[in-house]
Amino acid sequence: MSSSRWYRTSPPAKLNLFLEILSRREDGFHELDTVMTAIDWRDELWVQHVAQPGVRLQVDWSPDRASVAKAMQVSEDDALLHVPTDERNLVVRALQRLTDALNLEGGWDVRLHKQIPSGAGMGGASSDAAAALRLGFRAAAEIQPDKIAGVDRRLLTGIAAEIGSDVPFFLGISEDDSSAEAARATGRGEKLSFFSLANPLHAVVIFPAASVSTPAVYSRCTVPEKPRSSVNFVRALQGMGGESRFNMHNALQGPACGLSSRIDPPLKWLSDAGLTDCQMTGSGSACFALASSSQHAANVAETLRSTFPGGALIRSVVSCVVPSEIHIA
Ligand SMILES: C[C@](O)(CO)[C@H](O)COP(=O)(O)OP(=O)(O)OC[C@H]1O[C@@H](n2ccc(N)nc2=O)[C@H](O)[C@@H]1O
Ligand SMILES: Nc1ncnc2c1ncn2[C@@H]1O[C@H](COP(=O)(O)OP(=O)(O)OP(=O)(O)O)[C@@H](O)[C@H]1O
Repeated sequence: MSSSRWYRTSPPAKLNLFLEILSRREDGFHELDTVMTAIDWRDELWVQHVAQPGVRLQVDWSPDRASVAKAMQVSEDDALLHVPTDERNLVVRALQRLTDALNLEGGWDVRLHKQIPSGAGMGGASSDAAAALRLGFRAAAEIQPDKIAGVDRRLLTGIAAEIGSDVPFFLGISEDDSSAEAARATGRGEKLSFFSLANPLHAVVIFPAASVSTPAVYSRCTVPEKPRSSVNFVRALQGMGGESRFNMHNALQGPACGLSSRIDPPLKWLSDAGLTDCQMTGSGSACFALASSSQHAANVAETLRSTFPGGALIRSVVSCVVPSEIHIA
């Protein structure tokens, strides 16, 4: 069996513009109402199908480990920079699940260039896993088309949901097969209604060089008496009126702040920089605030990079579509 060509894509991160806890489930997960948008803070993933069984993953940091460590003011061997290359990596898990589900022969060579910080609430591992499923599906179709013929891409949705609650969002498989920047997610996060934003969302994101455990944050959250609904907020994002201002919300922010003292400072610095709508994303620790334009976001990010005390990764970002484009390398 020959090797396929290299397939490449740039998995985006995500911001949770809204997240409400609806209930605690028997299985330990929580029913959510959350609204996510993909943003152009990206990893880069390369996948090649080869004859040798197994998944061989190499990981590095972009532009290089030393500069990322320096920006975060940590040593190069700090846990914040550790990315597993075995089955603990969701990319490896995704390709193993895909191989089994499609009864594929052979295995995979994989290169992962990281930029999305881990433990940030930005969905880095989940986005990489969704990208691995999409790239693996394309590479397998090249040299084992009989195994792929007639397979509905929604098979990938099922595998994605098994890997993690955020993974289906990054597959970007919408009912009408269109690309969109955002989705309302319910259930664990796997029931998705994609929608297009009326206008691009510009934001400044601060990762305060501290990771927060998603399970630990959820274990501290409580179910509100009267959960908020994202319905009007989604209508506002679609430009259909509903709310004059973005009514952002993240129910996990309080529990996360109870676990880590590193979340309040970026929220304060974003607010002191004159930005409104400052909020933590996902289960943290990264925080973001909406800006009025790309230039406004770039200016604030530049100022904060030179003034924010302590290590952090600070970027201006803009919303982008899911799924990310696939290139044959
Ligand atoms: C916080 C968010 O990122 C918001 O988009 C997601 O809800 C979490 O997505 P994720 O990191 O892919 O989460 P998973 O890997 O599926 O679950 C990690 C842990 O988070 C908790 N968890 C996750 C999702 C959910 N709806 N309820 C939960 O209670 C559970 O303890 C679970 O064991
Ligand atoms: N592809 C990957 N990239 C980075 N970390 C990974 C990856 N696969 C597994 N991990 C492990 O998962 C942990 C969490 O990574 P990350 O925070 O990116 O996951 P996520 O659940 O998708 O995002 P988040 O929970 O932050 O929204 C990392 O600390 C690392 O140990």
